Amino acid sequence: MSTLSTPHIKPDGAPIAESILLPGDPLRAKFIAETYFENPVCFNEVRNMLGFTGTYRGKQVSVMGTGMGIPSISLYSYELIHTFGVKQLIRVGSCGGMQEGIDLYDVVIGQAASTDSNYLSQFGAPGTYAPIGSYRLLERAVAHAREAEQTVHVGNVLSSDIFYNADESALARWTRMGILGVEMESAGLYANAAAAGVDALGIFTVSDDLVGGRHTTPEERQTAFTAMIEIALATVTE
Ligand SMILES: O=P(O)(O)O[C@H]1O[C@H](CO)[C@@H](O)[C@H]1O
Ligand SMILES: O=c1cc[nH]c(=O)[nH]1
Repeated sequence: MSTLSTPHIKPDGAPIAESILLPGDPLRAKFIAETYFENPVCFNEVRNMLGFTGTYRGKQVSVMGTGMGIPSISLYSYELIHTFGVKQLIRVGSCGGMQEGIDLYDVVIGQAASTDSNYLSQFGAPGTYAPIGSYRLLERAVAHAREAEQTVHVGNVLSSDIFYNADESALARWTRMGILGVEMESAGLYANAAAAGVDALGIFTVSDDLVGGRHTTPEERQTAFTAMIEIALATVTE
């Protein structure tokens, strides 16, 4: 039995798979494990950041909450990669749609993740590093979305440190640059994965239409994102 643990993940011998889904909300992680996994076991309860491992279509897979924001997903993804050997990480999150023609419940895939965060500066690239998703995972995810006849938008997302922005014109300037949607984690995940040489991707369900001013409810955010979850599970277990 493995006794590996970190300050934030204490599996007490429960397995963690090489492939993991990462929702922001730990209750979404519980929902995914209970709805889709065969024989799920809980591998983390530290700070209630629930993590589970089970099988999906015969392959071992894990799911764990990450909390909100780049600092939170970055520490969990770092520990998952560097201590527990995780090699494929797919964030399954909600996002705000930022372009005309992007509807509530559409799926957005983050080909790249722009950011207003300072997280990337630690890597010391002598210029502006562009965090991108794994092409290997992206290609598979797009194919699974098309197979499911799910409306999918692929492109640049914004991983913002700021949910309530004092500068009300900030999002409009990102929209002008073609950003499809705003969320709060993927740039940190992509940079950690790139630095470690592993695969990461962000797949999102549009929970807020920031162009038309329409929103989903908290209950829907927790459970109604099944198309995104099924695309992510098919992608990591292919
Ligand atoms: O639904 P999750 O995965 O938490 O993602 C989005 O929702 C949270 C903000 O409400 C941020 O974490 C943002 O990235
Ligand atoms: O970060 C987020 C996530 C969902 N909806 C938003 O408007 N922002």
